[in-house]
Amino acid sequence: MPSVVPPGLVELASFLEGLPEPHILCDRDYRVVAANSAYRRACAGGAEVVGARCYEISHRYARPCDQVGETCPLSACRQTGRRERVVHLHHSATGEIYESIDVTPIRDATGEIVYFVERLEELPVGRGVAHAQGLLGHSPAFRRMLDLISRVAPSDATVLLQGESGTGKELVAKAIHDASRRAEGPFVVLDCTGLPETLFESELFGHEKGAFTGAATRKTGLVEAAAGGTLFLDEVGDSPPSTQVKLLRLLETGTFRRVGSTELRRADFRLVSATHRPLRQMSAAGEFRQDLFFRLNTFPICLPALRERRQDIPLLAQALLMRVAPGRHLRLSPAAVDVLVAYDYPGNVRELRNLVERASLLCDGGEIRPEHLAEEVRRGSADAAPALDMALDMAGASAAAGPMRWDALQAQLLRDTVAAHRGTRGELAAKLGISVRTLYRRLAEAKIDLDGEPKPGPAEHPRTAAPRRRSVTPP
Ligand SMILES: Nc1ncnc2c1ncn2[C@@H]1O[C@H](COP(=O)(O)OP(=O)(O)OP(=O)(O)O)[C@@H](O)[C@H]1O
Repeated sequence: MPSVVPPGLVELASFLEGLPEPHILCDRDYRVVAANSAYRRACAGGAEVVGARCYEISHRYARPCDQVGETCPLSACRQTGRRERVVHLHHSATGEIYESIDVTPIRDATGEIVYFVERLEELPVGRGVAHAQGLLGHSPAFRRMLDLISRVAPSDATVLLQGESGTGKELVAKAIHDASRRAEGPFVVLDCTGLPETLFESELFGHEKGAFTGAATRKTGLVEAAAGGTLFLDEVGDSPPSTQVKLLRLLETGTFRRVGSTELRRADFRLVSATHRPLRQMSAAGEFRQDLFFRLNTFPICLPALRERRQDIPLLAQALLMRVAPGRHLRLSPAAVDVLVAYDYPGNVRELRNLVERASLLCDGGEIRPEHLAEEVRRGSADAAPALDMALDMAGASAAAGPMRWDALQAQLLRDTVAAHRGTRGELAAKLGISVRTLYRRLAEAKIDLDGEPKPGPAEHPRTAAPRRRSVTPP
């Protein structure tokens, strides 16, 4: 720990130095006043960080995270006075990684918060763009999901993944397995769609030779194959009632018998199941066994649809392009990105992946342009034209008669929309059909603060403007 640590903090800094995880101590102005060697190694390649701002080190931003569309645990902690936890994508010595950040306030004798201890923990479930197969995203909805995954993965709890087709349920199930203590064991998948009772039973539990007509040899079932690992039941909502009983018995007793055998065997797997169906409503309506639903639903995780996290589309599209056309160094033109962001994706990430793959095959040069994208996507994006742009178009028509300048009119419309909005920044961006980053850019261009008022001038301290952000709560 360097000697510049303020005298009253030497003991605390020495305590942090002894901790194996990266820790820093920051003042109220985001300035690092002490950092342990684990932090310097992980975040700065061993270099000194005291005196720098935390957001400069981990994000390379020039301003605090919450002023550039990210959640900032430090300012959240300052507001609530409690320990705060968020998941961020950080720059590290080994590239972009997802990290969980815990910020704990430190108070002086009068009870005022004077410092913050920030602890970083790398999440094994997500990687930045460079990672070949991992989950991709950085929107608040995606990070909330990542946080749930990282919390449940180390336990043996049963997980139920719910989300539309193509939202990445199997990828998440694999991420949970990879981050669990069973990672060295097998990851076994059974798709429950259209499996009749007899087949389901022999697939899951295996069978003895001669157990039924056609059982020429003994077969090991998937429950045995998953021993020491994870069993992933995909589309569990599609399993017929007769198989639901068998599944429930397996989960309640932890034992099973191969078909044609009397020997009781002990199962050793962690169950992750997934469905695109509304299982809770189905069980309330008697269409799915309620007792099984409660068993499966120990730790539910909802996967957001892609249209609920539009700000991830540019990142996902570019990364998927690298995955489907490796070595071609293709990039997306800004106009193609706009088309992709505006589309609604009933098939979610799978559809986006197919779209960019098709575009890569149609593209001869190095840049994918709108004409390389499928007709329905271009049409869809026109249908789903950002609300703001539509409003601007309408206003443009009526303004044609008047003397108001076009950019002033845009700024006025944006200001009115922001002032009328009651919700999060993410919701506002989604309402306008743009990403949170674009929202911030447009606000900055039009010199609008988040409550719809013009930004304070340079003489006014930014903190004086903060309490006026009532109408837009952080996502
Ligand atoms: N967050 C993500 N980052 C990167 N790729 C993703 C992400 N989510 C989904 N994908 C990709 O989208 C495709 C569909 O994912 P997956 O099969 O896991 O979806 P699913 O929800 O299980 O679909 P279904 O319900 O139809 O089985 C895969 O190619 C997967 O790699």
